[in-house]
Amino acid sequence: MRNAASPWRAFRHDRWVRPFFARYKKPLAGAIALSILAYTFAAGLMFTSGYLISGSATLPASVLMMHLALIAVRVFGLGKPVLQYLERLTSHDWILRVTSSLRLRLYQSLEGQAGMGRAVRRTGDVLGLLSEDLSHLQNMYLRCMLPTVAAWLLWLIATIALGAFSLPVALGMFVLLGIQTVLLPLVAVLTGSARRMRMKAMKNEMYAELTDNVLGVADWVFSGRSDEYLARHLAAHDRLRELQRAESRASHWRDMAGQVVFGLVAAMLLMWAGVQFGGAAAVDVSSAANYIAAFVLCFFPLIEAFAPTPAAALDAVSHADSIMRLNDLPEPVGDWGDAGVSAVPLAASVASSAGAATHHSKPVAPSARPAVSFAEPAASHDAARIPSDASASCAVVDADEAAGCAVTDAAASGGTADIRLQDVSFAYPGSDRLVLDGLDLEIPQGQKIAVLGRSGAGKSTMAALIRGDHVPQSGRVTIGGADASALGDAMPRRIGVIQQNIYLFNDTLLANLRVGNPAATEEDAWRVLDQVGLREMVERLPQGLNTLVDEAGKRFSGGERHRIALARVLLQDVPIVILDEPTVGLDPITEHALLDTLFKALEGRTVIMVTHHLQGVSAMDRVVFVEDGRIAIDGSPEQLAKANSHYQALLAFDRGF
Ligand SMILES: Nc1ncnc2c1ncn2[C@@H]1O[C@H](COP(=O)(O)OP(=O)(O)OP(=O)(O)O)[C@@H](O)[C@H]1O
Repeated sequence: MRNAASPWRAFRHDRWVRPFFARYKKPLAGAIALSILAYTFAAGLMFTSGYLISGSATLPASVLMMHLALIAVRVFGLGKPVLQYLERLTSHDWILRVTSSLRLRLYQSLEGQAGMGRAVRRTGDVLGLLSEDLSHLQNMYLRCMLPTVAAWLLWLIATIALGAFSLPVALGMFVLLGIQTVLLPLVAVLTGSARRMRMKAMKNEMYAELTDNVLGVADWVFSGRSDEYLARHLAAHDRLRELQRAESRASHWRDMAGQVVFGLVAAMLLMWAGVQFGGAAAVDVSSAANYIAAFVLCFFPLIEAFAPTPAAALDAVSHADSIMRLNDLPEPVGDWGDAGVSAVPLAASVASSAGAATHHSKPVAPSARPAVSFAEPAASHDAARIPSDASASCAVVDADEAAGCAVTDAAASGGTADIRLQDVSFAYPGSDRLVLDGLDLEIPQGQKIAVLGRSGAGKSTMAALIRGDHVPQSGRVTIGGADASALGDAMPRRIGVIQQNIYLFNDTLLANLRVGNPAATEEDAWRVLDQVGLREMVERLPQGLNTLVDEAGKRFSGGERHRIALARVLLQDVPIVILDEPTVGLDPITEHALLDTLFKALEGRTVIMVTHHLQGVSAMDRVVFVEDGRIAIDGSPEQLAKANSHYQALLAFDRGF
């Protein structure tokens, strides 16, 4: 668990939220000014109402004597809600923009860790980031900053205003309100921040544990330990509730201390106004006495401004921790900053951010396009269309990127998608162990190659390097002469991947097929479904292509999901396809049928199949073994079957001898 974060330290090093405060200086200042004005109108309303009530009670000779007070009541009465509405509008408008941009930024940061390089964050962590950090950050402004700044300014204004009538009373109010706006917040932070941080850490742990256990629920049940899990979860829940109870007890004490302060201020005002405007002190007793109620009543609306300051200070500590957690994330992919904080309308901001990610990707950047185009396929077809030729792909790239695009696509449009790994060495960040150590491999365009090796030998790592998800520490990985890691968003037009675990989104089957190519028509979809042998199955579905795929595609069998993934890749229309253990978990007959379909459908393309066993390998042009970070064995399946004892032994194992 992180130590209680200091808001000051968090803000000083913040790269996430601070830029928005700088960018939105004017709306921020405007919202604070509107808030002060709204409170002033509320106080003015009570002041004039107090005067009017007292004045009316003395039965003036004519109602015209109350004329000015009546007008003031109307002005303040109408002005207060209008100002409050404007303040809410201004503050919520920009904070919702900020939250939306922050979500986009979080997605882009996580995107940089995805791909074949494997995500490094757990689902629960991401859930925690989204729900505990991002969503609550909007409260940092709405519940911490705005109320605190407004309360301090009002404290100053009220003191100065009262000082015009009586210095000692103004001083008394300054001290009393100082207890509420400075002392109590300080006490709240000193006594409550450790507890608040513990609560937050516990919630995040519970998110992580819950998602972990939901994903692994079957294993808990099969091992007969579901009760144990439930008991553990309930115990954690009870500990959290205990902390929540302690927090609410502390909050009650703070509220009570605040009420005492407000009571003292009101009593002091009453006594002072009584002496000042009532009795013998007043020159004109009948009209001066009207100010007693006016002065006392006008303080009450201000309580609303001062009351939240202790809680706001405590909340600021949690928000500081959120800011630090967000700042611990890797830099997001793409130049999100301008798109994220620009004052353009929200939809345009999202669209331009997606565009920005497309244009400014860094080496380890898979495209941001699928997430956006998946949600809105029709709107993004043109921008996201996967061009059939390389020159068209540059049409969507802006001037800044034109040069880079020209380089990468020139290499690719040379008609070759040859892959070359030259003396490649790679170690994962934070590890000294070289997973690949001086590996050399050339894969000519159109070749079908099986990559074998022991578990952990580095097969998937090699595939990730080819896809440009990692950059080698030394050596080069090129596709058609261009560095794989520099292809960035052009990569999805070069390489398609079919992974072990196929993920299907909770959308229609058609939308799932279009993930790699939002511009694909229904005819295209039927054509590829035909190729992968799924046409009949889809025709039997209640709404055909528009049938909703249940969560994670559970309505489809493993083999069907793999065929859907193959159909996606066929729609993506790429020259190179990586199959990362594509038949794991399938029975031998389904596996055989799937591989048969795969090879037929991928005829003419480069196929790199990372696999553990030899099923389907005989259909490949070439087999390589990765061992000790290099290619240890290399040859055609026929050659190896004849001459390589290791391969022969594997064949024998595979056949069950
Ligand atoms: N993200 C990562 N961070 C650190 N180490 C990693 C990471 N991914 C893989 N490794 C390590 O790199 C080595 C090679 O892993 P890789 O997944 O490439 O092997 P593999 O041959 O594909 O294994 P398998 O057949 O079991 O999938 C392993 O020792 C693994 O623990």
